[in-house]
Parts: sequence; C-alpha cells; structure tokens
Amino acid sequence: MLLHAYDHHYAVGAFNVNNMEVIQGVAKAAKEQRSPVILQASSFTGQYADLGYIVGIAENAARLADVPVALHLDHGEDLETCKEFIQAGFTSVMIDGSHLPYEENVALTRSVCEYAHRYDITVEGELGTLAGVEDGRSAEQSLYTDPEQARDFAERTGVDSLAIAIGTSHGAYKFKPGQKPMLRFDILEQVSRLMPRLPIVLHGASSVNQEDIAEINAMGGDISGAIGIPEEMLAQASRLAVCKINVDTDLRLAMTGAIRKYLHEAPEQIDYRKYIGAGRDHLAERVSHKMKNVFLSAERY
Ligand SMILES: O=C(CO)COP(=O)(O)O
Ligand SMILES: O=C[C@H](O)COP(=O)(O)O
Ligand SMILES: [Zn+2]
Ligand SMILES: [Zn+2]
Repeated sequence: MLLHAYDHHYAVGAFNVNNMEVIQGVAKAAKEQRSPVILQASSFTGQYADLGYIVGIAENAARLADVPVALHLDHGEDLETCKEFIQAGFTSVMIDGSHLPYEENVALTRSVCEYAHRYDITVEGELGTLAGVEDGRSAEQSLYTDPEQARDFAERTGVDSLAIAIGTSHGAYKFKPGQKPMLRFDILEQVSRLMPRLPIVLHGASSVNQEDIAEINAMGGDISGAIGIPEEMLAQASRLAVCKINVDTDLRLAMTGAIRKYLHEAPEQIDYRKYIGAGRDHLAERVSHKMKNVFLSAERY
C-alpha cells in the first residue's frame, strides 16, 4: 500500500479509530473516494474497546469498502504489545522506540521486525521526537530527525516505513498563537535522497479545522488557541516521500463538534443513534476532504 503511494506521489491517511461509528465513517469516506485507507488503534484502544471488537468491525468494514484497508497498531510500546496485536489480526504494527537511547531503539525495532516479518506483517519505526504531547516537550525542544542516523536506523532494523520528526506534533495545539506553522522539508528531502523508496510517515498531522473549533466553542465546549498543520504543507509532503499521514485529533474534533451541535439543537433527543450518527456523518465528510484534496489518495482504486 505504502509503496504504491510512494511511486504515485500521494499519501494514505491513517486514522485512529476507537469504536464502530468512527470505523464506519472512515471506511465510508474511503469507499466513496476510492481511496486506500489505514485504520489504526493504540493499546489504549485495546483497553477501551477490547481488540476483538475492533478487529471484527474493521474486517467487516474492509470487506464492504472495496478498496485496500489496513489495520495498524499505532505507537506500539514493546515487542509483547506488537505480538498481541499481530495475533489479534492486525495487518501492520508500529514500534515506537523514539524516546529510547538510539542503540536501544535500534535493538527493539529490529526485534519487532524479526518477529513481524515472519508473519508477513510490515513494521513502522520512529526516529526523532515530536514536539508537544509526545514526551511533554514544547515546540522549541522538538528533536528533528537526523537524516544520516535515519539511514543507519533503516538499514540496521529492516523497517518497512519510518516516522520522522520534521515539526509536526500530537494533539490540538501544534504551534503557539502567533507562531507561523513550519515543517522542515529540507530534512524530508535529505531523508528521501539517502533512502530512495522508503515510505516516510508523519505523525501529529491533524490540520485542526477552525470551523470545528468554533463549533465546539459555540456549543458549550472550551478549546481555544488550537492550531494544526496547514493542508497545503501536507499536500506537498504527500507528493514527496511521505506515504502515511496520521490523524486522530481531527476526528475527535469533528465527532465532538457535531455531537455538541446536535444535542444543543435537539435537547429532547435521547436516541444516541441520532447524535452519534451525526458525528459519524460529519467525520466522514472531513475524511473525504482529506483524501481528495490533501493526501491526494482519491480515485486510486
Ligand atoms: O500521530 C497521530 C497518531 O499516531 C495523531 O496525530 P494528531 O494528534 O495530529 O491527530
Ligand atoms: O498518537 C497517539 C494517538 O493520538 C492515539 O491516541 P491514544 O493513545 O489516546 O489512543
Ligand atoms: Zn513516538
Ligand atoms: Zn502518533
């Protein structure tokens, strides 16, 4: 999936899913846009939903979607977690050793590749530290990925894709108010020059739609100063070596905004299918827009 995206200059959206409705909304967008898609879940998802439910619903969604669908472990902490998700039916895993000393990250990531590749499961590694929520660093303390180290890492671990730090960060507050969003495209280009055809992954790549922020705030929520990655930067990254773009925050915003609006306008409503359904529909629109206009993954299948 990622090599096809590499060769054709687009990126596959990887959306964090925690329940049936979010899986349905993302899969509906993929089907309508004829776009490949990655459904991903963290070990917190496993704790929340039980992996069996997620795998069952995702497999059903994949069957109905009629486009390539992968089910991916996001931010796997250790080899045991990766094994657990592979055995549960996930089709790829991420091992996130980015917070470890370099040699420990290499050893851990290599051990996951050795295990996963036996089952034909692909592995994403990470090098560099994202600003923000990851490790509680502020934007200035972000540790950008060193391209030469990335080459050494890819060669020694055998990863199938690599997450790098070029200025993105997890969560809704990616830049300070007044700070101009900036991504290090020079690092991305160096990495891809050193490692041709290695798919690059961007974490923390939500765009933080300001209409959704305004909606949440107007309907009793309280989120201010949230800023994301501009869509044109993600489109540019998609044309380059970035093949997988992770989105969680934007789905949370879309779901929360639509549910708040629905409940505000229909205070008598207690049929939860109505307001969760409204969240699902709104989220599907946001995902469709990304596939078509930002990741350039629409009409590929
Ligand atoms: O990287 C992510 C999941 O791994 C999600 O990033 P966002 O918080 O920008 O949506
Ligand atoms: O990067 C982390 C994702 O946003 C997943 O969030 P989570 O760990 O709360 O499932
Ligand atoms: Zn990480
Ligand atoms: Zn992430």
